[in-house]
Amino acid sequence: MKKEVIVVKKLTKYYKRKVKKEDSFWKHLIKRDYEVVKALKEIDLSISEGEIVGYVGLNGAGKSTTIKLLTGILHPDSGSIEVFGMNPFKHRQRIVARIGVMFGQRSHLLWDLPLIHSLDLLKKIYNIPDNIYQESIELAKKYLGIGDLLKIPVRTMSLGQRIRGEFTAIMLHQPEILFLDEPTIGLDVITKNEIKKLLHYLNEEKGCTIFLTTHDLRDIEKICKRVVVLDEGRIILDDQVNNLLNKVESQFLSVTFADMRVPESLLQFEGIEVLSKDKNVARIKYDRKYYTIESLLKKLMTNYNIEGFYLEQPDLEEIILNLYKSRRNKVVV
Ligand SMILES: Nc1ncnc2c1ncn2[C@@H]1O[C@H](COP(=O)(O)OP(=O)(O)OP(=O)(O)O)[C@@H](O)[C@H]1O
Repeated sequence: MKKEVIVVKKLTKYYKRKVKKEDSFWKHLIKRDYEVVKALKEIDLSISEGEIVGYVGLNGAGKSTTIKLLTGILHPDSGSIEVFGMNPFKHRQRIVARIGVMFGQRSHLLWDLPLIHSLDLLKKIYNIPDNIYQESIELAKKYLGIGDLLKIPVRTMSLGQRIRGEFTAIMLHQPEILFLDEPTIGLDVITKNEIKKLLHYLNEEKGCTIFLTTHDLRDIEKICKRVVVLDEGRIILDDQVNNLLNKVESQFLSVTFADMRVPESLLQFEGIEVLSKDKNVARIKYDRKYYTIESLLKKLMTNYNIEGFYLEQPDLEEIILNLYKSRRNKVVV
């Protein structure tokens, strides 16, 4: 069994936040009060070496707070955290040497200087051996195309170029865990794809464990094997992405009939709902309690002359959206 690199038990974090008192107009101006924000409520989480975990939640769910606690930036109010068996708040220096952290808005780079200066400086700060440093730069050139960016001042880079630089900076020492807070926000599809390939390389070839947050569930599907969903400070789902996709009860299929129109008798089939008809094409929702895709196609082909079909893949976004809806019993948009 793989060893656990992150173990979190009953982790709770409160923030105290100033609010204006509402007693009277004048008190508005002069008096302040505090409210307590329960950002994380007794969460349990363990992550094994080599996992790629997507950490998902609506705005304010507590994702960044979790990363700040796991990387020793914040101290928990109660519960325990172990990263490599150590308390990250007490042993921050030792842990920092073995992890890479990326927060969307914060930069590891010197704004006015060419990228290579920041990388050289980080090499000195973290005492990165020459061979590791060179290998990392080569990897960043290969996967992120940073060759042309090394001599450019960071201040003049586009968002995508800067994020390539940030990725290079956090992987220079070849960390054992990467914590990435919304690493793909605002990036185009090509840059996202490069990052996905780099992350898979680091995971598969270097055994790097990856913990990332994102609002883009397509990123999770492409990059992560496991997804953990946080809602209002509590973990409401923790499963392998494949398991979730396989558990979906309804699947969607578009069928093209050889005849010029969709047969009326299709509506009589149990376990099938015809969602739309357009000439000889029907979009069908079928219940997986009744059919596998094979049994459904067999039934359709026995009864009709089928010209073609297209199976729509279940989508993680819909699964998670339904989960939020069922928790709140109202539509979440
Ligand atoms: N420094 C702070 N002081 C007070 N409250 C805070 C502070 N930081 C975060 N919070 C509150 O804690 C809760 C969790 O915030 P957090 O930033 O962890 O959420 P998030 O899931 O990362 O959100 P987003 O997706 O919007 O980045 C929110 O209600 C937020 O307002």
